[in-house]
Amino acid sequence: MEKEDDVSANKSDNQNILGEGWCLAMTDFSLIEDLTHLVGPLTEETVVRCLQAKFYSQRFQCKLGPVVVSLNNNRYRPAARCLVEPAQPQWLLDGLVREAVTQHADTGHSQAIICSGESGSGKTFWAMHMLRQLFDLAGGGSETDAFKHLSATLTVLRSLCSAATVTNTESSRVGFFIENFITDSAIYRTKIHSYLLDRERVCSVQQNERNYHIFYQMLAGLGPEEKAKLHLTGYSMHNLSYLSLGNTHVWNEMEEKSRFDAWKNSLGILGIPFSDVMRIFSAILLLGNIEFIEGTGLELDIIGNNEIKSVAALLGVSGVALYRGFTTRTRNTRGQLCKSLADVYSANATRNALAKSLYSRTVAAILKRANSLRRPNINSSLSGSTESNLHHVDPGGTSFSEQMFSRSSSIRSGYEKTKYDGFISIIDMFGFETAQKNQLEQLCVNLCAETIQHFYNTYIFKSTMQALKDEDIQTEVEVRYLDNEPILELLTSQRNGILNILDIECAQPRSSIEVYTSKVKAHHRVNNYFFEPLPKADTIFGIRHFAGRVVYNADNFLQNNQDTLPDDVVSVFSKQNCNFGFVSHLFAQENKPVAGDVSSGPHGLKHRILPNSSDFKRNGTRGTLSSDFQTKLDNLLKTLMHSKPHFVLCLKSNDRGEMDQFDGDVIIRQLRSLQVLETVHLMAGGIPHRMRYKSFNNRYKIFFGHTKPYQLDTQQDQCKAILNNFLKAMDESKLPYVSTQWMYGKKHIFFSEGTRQQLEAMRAERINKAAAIIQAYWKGRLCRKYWSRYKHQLLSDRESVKSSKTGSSWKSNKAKKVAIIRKDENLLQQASKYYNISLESAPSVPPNRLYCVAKNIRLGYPHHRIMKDDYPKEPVNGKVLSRGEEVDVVGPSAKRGHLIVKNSNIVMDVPYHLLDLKTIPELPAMDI
Ligand SMILES: Nc1ncnc2c1ncn2[C@@H]1O[C@H](COP(=O)(O)OP(=O)(O)OP(=O)(O)O)[C@@H](O)[C@H]1O
Repeated sequence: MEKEDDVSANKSDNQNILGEGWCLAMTDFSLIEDLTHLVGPLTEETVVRCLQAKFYSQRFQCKLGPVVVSLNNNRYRPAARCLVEPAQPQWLLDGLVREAVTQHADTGHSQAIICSGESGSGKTFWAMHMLRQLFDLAGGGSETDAFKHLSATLTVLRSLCSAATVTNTESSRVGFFIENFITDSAIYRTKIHSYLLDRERVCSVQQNERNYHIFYQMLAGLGPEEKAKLHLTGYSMHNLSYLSLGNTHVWNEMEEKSRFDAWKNSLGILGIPFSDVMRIFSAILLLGNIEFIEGTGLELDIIGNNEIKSVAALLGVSGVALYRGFTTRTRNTRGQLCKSLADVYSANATRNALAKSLYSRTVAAILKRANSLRRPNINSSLSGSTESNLHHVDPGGTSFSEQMFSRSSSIRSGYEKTKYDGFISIIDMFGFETAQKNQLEQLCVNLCAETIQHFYNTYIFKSTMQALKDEDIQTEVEVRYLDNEPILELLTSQRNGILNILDIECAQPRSSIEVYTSKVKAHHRVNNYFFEPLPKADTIFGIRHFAGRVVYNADNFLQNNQDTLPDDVVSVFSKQNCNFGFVSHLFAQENKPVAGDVSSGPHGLKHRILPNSSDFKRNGTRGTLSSDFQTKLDNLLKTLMHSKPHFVLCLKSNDRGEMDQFDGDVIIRQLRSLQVLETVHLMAGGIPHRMRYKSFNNRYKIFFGHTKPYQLDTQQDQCKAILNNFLKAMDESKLPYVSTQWMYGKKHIFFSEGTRQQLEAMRAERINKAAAIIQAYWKGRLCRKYWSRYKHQLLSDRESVKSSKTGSSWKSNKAKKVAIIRKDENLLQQASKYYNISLESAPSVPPNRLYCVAKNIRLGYPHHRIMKDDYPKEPVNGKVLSRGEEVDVVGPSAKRGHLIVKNSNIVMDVPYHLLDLKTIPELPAMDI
């Protein structure tokens, strides 16, 4: 944790950088809620200053029209906990979630909340926050079983799928698309789709990075007996090869242990046997300590004999069978199976492949289990774990879809519309990153970041500009943004995209990485977004991504893309050979007996480390890691395209992950890559929004006023009438003035961000007013309806009070009330104790007050007053108190509304309204 002094020192450094007038600017800027409201020239510097001012005044979010920009202050807090712990209200993000729920309810369109930003910018953190909000609004809150189930799932996944990287100690190594199915404005099911678990990390961690959190948590959290059962006694992260390669600096052990306990509890909530999962993970850790080396004879020798025995015992197979699985290769040559011995490289590669496969299949099985606990009652035919076919709404209009799919080279077919449209999804995908050694996984991660950015660019800029052009509308502000489509082409083009060449090379029987990289370089040497870093090396190339340059090392590209697990090792885990059900289940598909073939051994096939459901349908042809990932991304895009997107742009405040440090250069870099300034320009001065006339008229029909829509010929006329009335209403409204601008197109009405904000604000105002009127009318109606009954009751109550307190009806009423009260014994006991009243006897009558109050003055007795009139009219004992006479008031009378007056030895009760006060100062008085 940072000390406050450091923070203030940093602040003052920044003050110096910004120069004079900083304090003034700070206060002004920090109060700006929307970057489109910035005054003066809209420059990068203004935006950075504004964000900085907001950052130091603890306001970490601001709007950018409909987009939310969020700053990460890096106060360490594992993201999964946001779901468990009550979240601090974040009104902008909470508003965004509310907006998504309302829009879904209003229009029936599916909604997608997309978090984008670099690795470490807080995407997962805010995604979890918004998920919780969504459940508070539409899921029955955090006490529901559904929420607890989801929270348990995410706690389990957090440990399994996050790891420390150079940029983020809590980096998600898998992308999540969290789909919340909604019906009648309520979530009835949540499904989590995962994208590309970085499986390479399981067996090769880079220096300064760490393996998946769960391994460290296990070592900290397991007791000595549990460790003994799992064959882990004496092992630590320093002597387990899969962990010792990376950063072995011991973290907070107590924290690791408590996260492990939480993880274990969550696994229990999902009904997944803890011991089974631990057996697999222990086996993975021990696999790393097995090494095959050249033997003296024909067979390979092993370093780590004990470990291979332990692994075999943990996985429920025989040690010999496991050894054979690693060191034998079966080939199928024209129907003939022939066996050979594997070389050292291949045996060690198979060991790693098994570790990766066990890990990724276990995670997939846990996710499948978590998702299957609640089945949808809709006819959803999601194929595999990630594809959604809920695409029938197209809020952006066809041009947007066409533009997204103009990159048709990478888009696969198979999209069908369904009638169902109800979900609100939260998307927390990979952020742009660069590691010390960038491999295929990093390329896929950056491809994902490029795709999400391309979606943003297309939705915010490209489709709007195209629509304006199509409808012949000229605008004053033309925004230039950086289109990253050429980078996507470079990576995914089906003609000669880098990943496509890789797939072709992987399909060759004799391929080599040198051939692959030489082909890539030959095709793309002249591409602006491709470069060869110096000093040149065969297997190294670089790409200028939208967020920065990344140098890739292609050494393992072929092997990792092939994603192969030989069936010699897979068949070891067939039901016949393996007595550990969980593991044999993980390989059940591959070990299914083939029709007509009774032998249970290997068939010379190459399986996938983590198969895709379509792999089993393809009959022989296998997908690759990158082609699977592209297919999943395409399917995600299809789903997004048919949803209404809401964007959260996440910015990290510095590259070091330090708390409360604002680094202007880092912010500028992110503003550029996320096209923030361009968005500010568009939102502040352009016409970024469009709606079809019919949808517009439908949404804003509240402004029709007295105009009758059916009297107007076309939808455009109706729209004009609405906007005329809106203009008039704006003049009368008390809302702050906002400049508005709109243009009529052929099919769409185009309008500025100011117009959108004003239309929405006034629509909300009118709806609230209308709701108040309806409520008032309804309450009035209810009162009128029941008035005769109430009146009767009130009158009878009044009568019963008037009649003597000893009267029988009052007594019976009182008895009834007491009987009702007595029914609630507890309440009675509590109340009597509180007021110190005996339940057995009647309470004592309070004594008469020894003062009276007149004109806000407390007056004691006796005091003097003046008669206002003669009293009584008829003399009593020959005496009448005359008007203007001064009398002594000696106390309150027992007669209601009277005071006791004494004058010349006559005492009588006089109504107090006949007694006027003498001058007050003479009287003994005090303020009350
Ligand atoms: N608003 C915030 N307040 C406090 N801490 C935050 C906030 N946002 C993020 N963090 C912390 O910053 C770190 C990085 O956040 P997070 O993991 O959400 O980033 P990310 O963008 O999802 O990164 P990646 O793409 O690598 O998964 C985490 O430790 C998280 O707890």
